[in-house]
Amino acid sequence: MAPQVTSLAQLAEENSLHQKFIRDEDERPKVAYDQFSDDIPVISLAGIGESGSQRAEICRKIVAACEEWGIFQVVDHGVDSKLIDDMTRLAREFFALPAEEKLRFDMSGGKKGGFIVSSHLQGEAVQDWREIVTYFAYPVKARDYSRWPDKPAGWRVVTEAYSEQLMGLGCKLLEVLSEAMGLEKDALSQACLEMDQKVVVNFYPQCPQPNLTLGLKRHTDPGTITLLLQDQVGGLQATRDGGKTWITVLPVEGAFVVNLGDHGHYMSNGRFKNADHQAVVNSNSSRLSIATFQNPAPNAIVYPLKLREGEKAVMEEVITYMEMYKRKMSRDLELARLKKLAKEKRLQEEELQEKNKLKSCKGLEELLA
Ligand SMILES: O=C(O)CCC(=O)C(=O)O
Ligand SMILES: [Fe+2]
Repeated sequence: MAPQVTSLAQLAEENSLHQKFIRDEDERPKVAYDQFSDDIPVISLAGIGESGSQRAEICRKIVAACEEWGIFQVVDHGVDSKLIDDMTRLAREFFALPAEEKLRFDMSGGKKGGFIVSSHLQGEAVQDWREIVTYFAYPVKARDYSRWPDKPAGWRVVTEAYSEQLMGLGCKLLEVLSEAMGLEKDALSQACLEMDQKVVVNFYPQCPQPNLTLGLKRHTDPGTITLLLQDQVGGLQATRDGGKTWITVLPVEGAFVVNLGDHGHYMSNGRFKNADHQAVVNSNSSRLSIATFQNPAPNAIVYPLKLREGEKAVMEEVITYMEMYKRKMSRDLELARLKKLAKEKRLQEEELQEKNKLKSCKGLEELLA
């Protein structure tokens, strides 16, 4: 296998895109990073803590968005704006460190947490145009501080505070979704057992040929919900028709984009969509996004919490979250393998056709000579 790229800084300076990042035509961006759509609702959470008509109205909007897209944005969410600024500033400072400094926390080889280019998943044929730094914040007892960067100064204090506030927001949103399913407020968080939280900070450098690649390829998040903070550049895209058409989510200052993941989708028996999304890049500026994944514990049961009148379960059997995740990963890898094979076959056929064409031209020349 070709060696892992360890930094994008140099490749970003080149005039053309390194081969490793070039995607097949069907995967390339169809809509520009800054061609914004306002299809994804922006919902104010002011008043969500009180019972009454205001809370009911917020819940109604959230449910409608989950049924339609599996994505919505929230403002007035209660997360401290100074903390958001600090987190964003430190994250940018981290990626601006020299490669050798970031690589002190190199995650390749399956380490849990740290820095890597593209993705921690092995076996991908094409690489994503991004660098990431990731840490596992919950459960607290499982934290491994040896995998948390010690630079820039303040990283640990700020990331801990950020994680705590986002855990609070995540749980508040799970209460709304539980109620919408006709269950007790704490139904979803109880089904998650001890909630896991993983934070992935994505840095997408400027890209020489952004139309040939993706910052992050099309996927659904595996967990319950994801809270995504993005800067004002734009690049998050969503599709509702299996990737035929895309919209670019409008960046809203201080807002979190909330994505429902596979676990949330299954628990609602498919009523809430698992957001199908990707990130595109551009040649004008770099982009930063911070994804906070709220996931169930590995041994949590994945099965619809309630079936509505006349509904059949979308799952054939009861499985654990760990099993669900493993199946998803092996499906994704198998798809990547088949894609690679199909590409190789196509190239061989094209080569053969080219040779045959040359042969018949020669034959014709001889005939005419
Ligand atoms: O950067 C983005 O907008 C998307 C990030 C994302 O989908 C992820 O980290 O799972
Ligand atoms: Fe995602």
